[in-house]
Amino acid sequence: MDILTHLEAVIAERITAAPKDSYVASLNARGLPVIARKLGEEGVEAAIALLSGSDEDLVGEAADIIFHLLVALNARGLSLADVRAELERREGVSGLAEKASRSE
Ligand SMILES: N=c1c2ncn([C@@H]3O[C@H](COP(=O)(O)OP(=O)(O)OP(=O)(O)O)[C@@H](O)[C@H]3O)c2ncn1[C@@H]1O[C@H](COP(=O)(O)O)[C@@H](O)[C@H]1O
Repeated sequence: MDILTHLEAVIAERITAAPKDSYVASLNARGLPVIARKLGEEGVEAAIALLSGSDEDLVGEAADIIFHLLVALNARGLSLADVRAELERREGVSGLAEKASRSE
């Protein structure tokens, strides 16, 4: 099992823990607005690391984004499988061609 699939399963399991014992459970207890805020903050921190942080900083922020994204997907009843299916649907379609098709 790859680490993303494993982490997704851990997140699904930790949601049932007591918020005082689990960061995942505490995020869920605080609700979608807090999960959304954390996701946004991690995105901004990753952008800052990209521009002015070390490689280690950027990798750390990327991990934070992925973790919080998995928490967000779970909170909406979605999964990595849904994201994988969307990426597979897009495979081989140039971003430039896709953009041009939207402006026609
Ligand atoms: N991968 C992660 C992971 N990445 C980041 N984080 C936490 O995400 C938080 C984000 O950092 P911040 O500094 O922005 O947060 P903060 O200001 O301390 O917290 P807030 O009060 O603002 O939410 C930190 O507390 C990190 O420890 C994670 N917490 C948990 N996991 C995984 O989730 C599993 C379950 O964790 P628990 O639910 O805590 O048992 C763990 O075993 C890990 O595998």
